[in-house]
Amino acid sequence: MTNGGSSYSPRRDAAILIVDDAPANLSVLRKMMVEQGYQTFVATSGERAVQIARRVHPDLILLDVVMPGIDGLETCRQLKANPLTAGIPIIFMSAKNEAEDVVAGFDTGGVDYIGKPLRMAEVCARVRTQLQIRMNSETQQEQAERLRTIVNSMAEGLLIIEPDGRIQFTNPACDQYLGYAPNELASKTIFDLLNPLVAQEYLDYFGRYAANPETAHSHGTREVIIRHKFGTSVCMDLTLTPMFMRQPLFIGLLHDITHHKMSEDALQRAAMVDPLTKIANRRHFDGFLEKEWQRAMRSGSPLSLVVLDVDHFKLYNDSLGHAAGDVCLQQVAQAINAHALRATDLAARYGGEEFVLLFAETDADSALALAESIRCHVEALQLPHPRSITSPWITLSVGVATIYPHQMENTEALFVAADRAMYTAKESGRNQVQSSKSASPSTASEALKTAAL
Ligand SMILES: Nc1nc2c(ncn2[C@@H]2O[C@H](COP(=O)(O)OP(=O)(O)OP(=O)(O)O)[C@@H](O)[C@H]2O)c(=O)[nH]1
Repeated sequence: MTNGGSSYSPRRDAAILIVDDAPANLSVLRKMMVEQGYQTFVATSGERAVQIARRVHPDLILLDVVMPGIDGLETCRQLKANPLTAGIPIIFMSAKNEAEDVVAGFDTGGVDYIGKPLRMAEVCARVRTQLQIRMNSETQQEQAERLRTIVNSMAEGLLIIEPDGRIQFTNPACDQYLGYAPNELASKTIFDLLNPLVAQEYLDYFGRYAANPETAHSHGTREVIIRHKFGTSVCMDLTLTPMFMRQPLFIGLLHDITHHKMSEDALQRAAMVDPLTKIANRRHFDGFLEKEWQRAMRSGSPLSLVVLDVDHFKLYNDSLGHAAGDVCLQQVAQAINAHALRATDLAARYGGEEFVLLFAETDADSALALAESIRCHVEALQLPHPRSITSPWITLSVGVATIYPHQMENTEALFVAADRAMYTAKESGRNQVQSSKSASPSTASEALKTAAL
């Protein structure tokens, strides 16, 4: 007998347990099953069937209903009560063909019920079908188990989101990243995790996809700040992909980039800071000046630049050594930096022993006063300078320039003016402030007087 042209070919090792108290039935059925390519086991009683099933775990049981001792229904109950045998499909065979007999068979846990006298082709077809169903369900279970293992052990956080923003599922990595207990996130929405604007953007995308699933495309990956359960922020890459099940759903994959971000930020910060003095470096200052320049051009407010140069610093190095020179530069830098108080002020080391300070929204008079207070501050540090002919202490020569930026100029003009003023301060005896506006005042107090006129 063939399998009737079905695409299903039996697994080589598919094992059938045939249970019937009539030896003649058993031998016909066994012969038929062997011809079909199945391995067979036989039992002539329910008790024996339960024992064999526990030992050999058959893929299917053909079970007679009416038998002495425990009948087929009771045998079935005992098999279903044991986890080892509960999953084995059972096909009843019986001459008791009334509707209530058949229903009792299904209610007890049977998957099929064949009336006697048996038509062998029908038995073969039903066995084949049940084996196919069992194999499909095993495959599905295996696939589901494999997926579950992957989802539970993956390092990426995984969320399943509904089109209204509700979170349907999260994996352990996601719970852990965001500080939640298992299943706790399932009652929340993306608004509990994301900035409202970003969450709304996602919701709009969900809405567009739900209205028109066939045009949907992956939302791609973007960097988002996610709120941790305890209020802190976590920086993550979020990849969102639509998936159409019974309803549209969205798979979110979270990749923690906090550490990567921290080192990126640290690198960015390092690139902006002078390594010796720890204040802004020239590159940062130039960028800052450019931005403030543009802002001043729009607002029409003045921009003041102060250039400060340590006096006789070569002699300082020559007398006390380069290492002492470094320490001196650090102390001078800290003193200068202490005067950059507003968000629109910035002090920087511009090179060697030269420093600069930008005061945005600051007019010439105020800038001159600020420059003078810095000069005084550094002088008051009383850092001994044994070979200076200007003072026993470290001093600064300071140039100040103020400009109202407009389209025709660039930052260069401001620098040239402040530098010139600083050289005037050097030439006029050092340890003083000169303004580009002041004609030739030789001391800071004179310059201040000029500025006040
Ligand atoms: N210790 C130390 N010295 C530096 C550093 N950068 C520049 N210098 C020194 O600063 C000195 C600057 O000297 P000059 O430009 O001749 O000017 P000066 O001696 O300060 O004299 P005036 O500016 O005319 O008052 C040079 O000897 C440089 O070697 C640094 O990072 N550390």
